[in-house]
Amino acid sequence: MSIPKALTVAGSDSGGGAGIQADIKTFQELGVFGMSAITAITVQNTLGVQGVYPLPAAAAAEQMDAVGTDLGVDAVKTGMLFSADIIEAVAGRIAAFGWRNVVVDPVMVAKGGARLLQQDAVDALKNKLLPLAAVVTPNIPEAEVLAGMAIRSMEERCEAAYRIAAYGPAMVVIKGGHDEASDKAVDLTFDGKSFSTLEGSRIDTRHTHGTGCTFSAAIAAELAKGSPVNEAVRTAREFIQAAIENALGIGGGSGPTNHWAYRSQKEGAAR
Ligand SMILES: Nc1ncnc2c1ncn2[C@@H]1O[C@H](COP(=O)(O)OP(=O)(O)O)[C@@H](O)[C@H]1O
Ligand SMILES: Cc1ncc(COP(=O)(O)OP(=O)(O)O)c(N)n1
Repeated sequence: MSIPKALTVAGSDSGGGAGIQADIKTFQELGVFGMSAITAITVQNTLGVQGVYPLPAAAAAEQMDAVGTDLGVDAVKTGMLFSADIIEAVAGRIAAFGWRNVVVDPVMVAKGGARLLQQDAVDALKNKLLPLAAVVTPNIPEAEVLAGMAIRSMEERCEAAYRIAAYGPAMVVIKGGHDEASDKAVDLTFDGKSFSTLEGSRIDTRHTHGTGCTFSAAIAAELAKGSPVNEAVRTAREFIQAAIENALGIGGGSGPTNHWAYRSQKEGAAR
């Protein structure tokens, strides 16, 4: 039996709700062996980010080499990359290994406002990493930066997706978590030809820490198992909906989602 394996290239969240920790939990819940290349250590909990310690770009590249040359990688996701140097090193390793199932979560700013990507790294993200992506998953503020425009409507979201697709990713998913005026959480997908939406009811909760990390990790896990991109995104949407609906309510601030809720629901339905 072949074991599906996924690699996350991202930052560590000491609070366990986002970053590397959320990604590995998500991989495990979806039956995928998780591996990591850590780009930065963040000092973080549900109250916010209290410190950011980036690692040298070579550390990220060497971790990718270590797992790529030995264990093998069926899918890779990137999260917090912090600097242009790290982005260039990571893009270089993805290209050298020829990895195709690449999910780019263009993490820029944490919900509390802390910068997780330096401002001068956006060009490297657009020009070095997006051309290698099978899927890119910006939230609305990130899509505004990548597309260079404001997004106030679904029409503008479509225009932004079209502009982001021009950098080369096979699919653009602009997530709708930040569109708080809507009673639904609607994610827009664009595959270069057609637009589509994935909807879930909007859960009224402050416990949404790490939703973007978890969603993109679930896409990578499904790609690692061999799912087509459309199906991988659909499963990831169900995974994050269950995780938010059953959030754990821990910590004094914006708490983590529940990474085992999707599996519990599936097991319950099978009984
Ligand atoms: N309150 C919510 N209720 C239901 N789904 C949500 C909610 N907030 C976010 N989501 C979903 O979680 C995923 C991550 O979205 P978003 O919060 O926009 O990303 P990010 O964490 O990168 O800011 C998307 O699929 C989005 O639709
Ligand atoms: C280490 C690390 N990486 C990414 C994030 C951002 O996670 P996200 O899923 O966008 O959720 P919020 O932090 O915005 O709630 C992070 N916080 N830390």
